[in-house]
Amino acid sequence: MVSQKYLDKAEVLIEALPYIQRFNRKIIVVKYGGSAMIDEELKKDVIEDVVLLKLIGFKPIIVHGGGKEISRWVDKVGMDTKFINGLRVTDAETMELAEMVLAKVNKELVTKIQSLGIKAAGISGQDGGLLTVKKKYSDGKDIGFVGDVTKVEPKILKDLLEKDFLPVVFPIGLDSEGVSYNINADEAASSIATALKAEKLAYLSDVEGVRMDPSDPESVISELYTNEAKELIEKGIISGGMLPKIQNCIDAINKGVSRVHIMDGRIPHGLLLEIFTNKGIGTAIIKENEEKYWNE
Ligand SMILES: Nc1ncnc2c1ncn2[C@@H]1O[C@H](COP(=O)(O)OP(=O)(O)O)[C@@H](O)[C@H]1O
Ligand SMILES: CC(=O)N[C@@H](CCC(=O)OP(=O)(O)O)C(=O)O
Repeated sequence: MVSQKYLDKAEVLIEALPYIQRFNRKIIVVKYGGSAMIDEELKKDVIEDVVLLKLIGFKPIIVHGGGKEISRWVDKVGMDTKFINGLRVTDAETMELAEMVLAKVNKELVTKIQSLGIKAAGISGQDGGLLTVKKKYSDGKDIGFVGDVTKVEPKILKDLLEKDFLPVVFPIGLDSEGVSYNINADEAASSIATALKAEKLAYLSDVEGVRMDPSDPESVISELYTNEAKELIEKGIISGGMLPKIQNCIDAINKGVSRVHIMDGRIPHGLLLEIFTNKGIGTAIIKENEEKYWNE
């Protein structure tokens, strides 16, 4: 007699079948940031999840941040960290540090992915002209070498996917003069997902999703129309690091990415739960003309 434990396992695999069919050969952009980048156990989980997605025939692309790690180094060398509207004020010295830290994080990720037996390639937005930027101002304020993505040249990513590599991208881009700029990783992920017409864009964050009450974890909204998200911004309910995230979610949805989710990167194997369950976890940002399934 086969034990129930094994039958349950078979059941789980069969339940995954429609999702495997839906995402087969489809591009899934995963924005990797927050605690899931710091905690070694969570890091391992995320990497295993993405490797699994790759091995069953999806085309994942990781776009990662490293904001906390950059801040740690900025602090270590005795400089000050300053954010305006969720964006790092980036002077020349900070830019140099950001570039070094993100490149280091990138290669560590590539090494870890490859230790699980698949090929990964780490690149920045500078490689192959992937991300062209112009200097960004925040509410008219000069915030230094912070770039606004103006053009995406996705050929390098398409080539890597075609050759079966898992691309791992860090958010530095070049302006038309060849000067390097720091890009918010949420914006880099959204621009890339849009240019590649990704089937899904999933943001791994340090919060359960978008909260109706920023101080109440129980107030997470399962589905949020883009116009409702704009209202929450106007009312000041969405602020800080959530601000660029939501603005980029709205942008990606409006420009044709099918599904955009903000989810809790602190949940072990949360990415698999998000992709292989109907309801998913966290907050789905949806088009105004789509029907909501889960909210009352
Ligand atoms: N309405 C809201 N719902 C959830 N988080 C919010 C909201 N408003 C502001 N935030 C803040 O945004 C943060 C998420 O952004 P951030 O820390 O930049 O994420 P990441 O590092 O994953 O990119 C949350 O931890 C929270 O402090
Ligand atoms: C302009 C800007 O703010 N750039 C970000 C890039 C890294 C990032 O976005 O990292 P997380 O996703 O981990 O926050 C920064 O310097 O922190």
